[in-house]
Amino acid sequence: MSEPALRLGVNIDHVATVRNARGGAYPDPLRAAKLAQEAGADGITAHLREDRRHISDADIEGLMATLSLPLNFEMAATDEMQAIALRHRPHAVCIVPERREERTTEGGLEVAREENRLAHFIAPLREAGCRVSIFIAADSKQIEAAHRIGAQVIELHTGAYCDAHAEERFEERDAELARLTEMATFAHSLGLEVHAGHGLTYDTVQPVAALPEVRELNIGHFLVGEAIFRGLDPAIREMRRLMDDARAA
Ligand SMILES: CC(=O)[C@@H](O)[C@H](O)COP(=O)(O)O
Ligand SMILES: NCC(=O)COP(=O)(O)O
Repeated sequence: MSEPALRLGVNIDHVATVRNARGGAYPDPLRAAKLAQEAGADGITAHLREDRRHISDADIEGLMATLSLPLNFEMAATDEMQAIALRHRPHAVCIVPERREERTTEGGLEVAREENRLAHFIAPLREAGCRVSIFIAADSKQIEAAHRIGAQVIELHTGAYCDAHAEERFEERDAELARLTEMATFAHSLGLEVHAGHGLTYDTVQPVAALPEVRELNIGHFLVGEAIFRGLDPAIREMRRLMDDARAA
């Protein structure tokens, strides 16, 4: 079967957030991952935060043992996380910035200022066969740096675009979209595979899905929220439909 032009990676972090609110085992992120696969996801994304506020080490082990979809393992650039990634060797490792006190991943990784360290950090991950992705803002300096350190993929942070839409700052939203558009083209011209994600919803997904250079969208928080109202399977299928329609238009 040929690969879809635009892949959907379903992020299951916030299934774990709900589970962790009470401890115990319910709802199970692995069950969500299996359901996502049946609903048309092309991959699963999970972020093992240093503070383990949602996904746990056991979740990653379970995903690696049972999942037949590729796992996009999001992690900070720390020795602990590198060791975990090298033990599991997921399909992709996405390096993200982390600040302990943040509510969510608020910005992209500062690659340009940490080029040397990050080049050494990702080398063993690449050697282990993981595709290395860097989660960054739509900024040419960061994209060039990601390219120089040897990343194969960049994921553009769509949070600013989504926040501007949600807060009805439409001029700013359009400017953010223009930036994402220009930087997706730029990254592609360097030979990087382009992904995008963070904060995407049914209202914001289509303009990003329509960008021809974007090969994968990673979407989680909105889908888990929407699942409360319509169920996870229909919530994912609707996202898939919107993405496919935007791509076909
Ligand atoms: C890097 C990223 O964007 C994801 O990990 C996602 O936002 C879900 O996790 P958080 O809500 O913990 O940031
Ligand atoms: N890397 C972004 C991601 O995996 C999903 O982000 P969100 O949809 O949970 O905000």
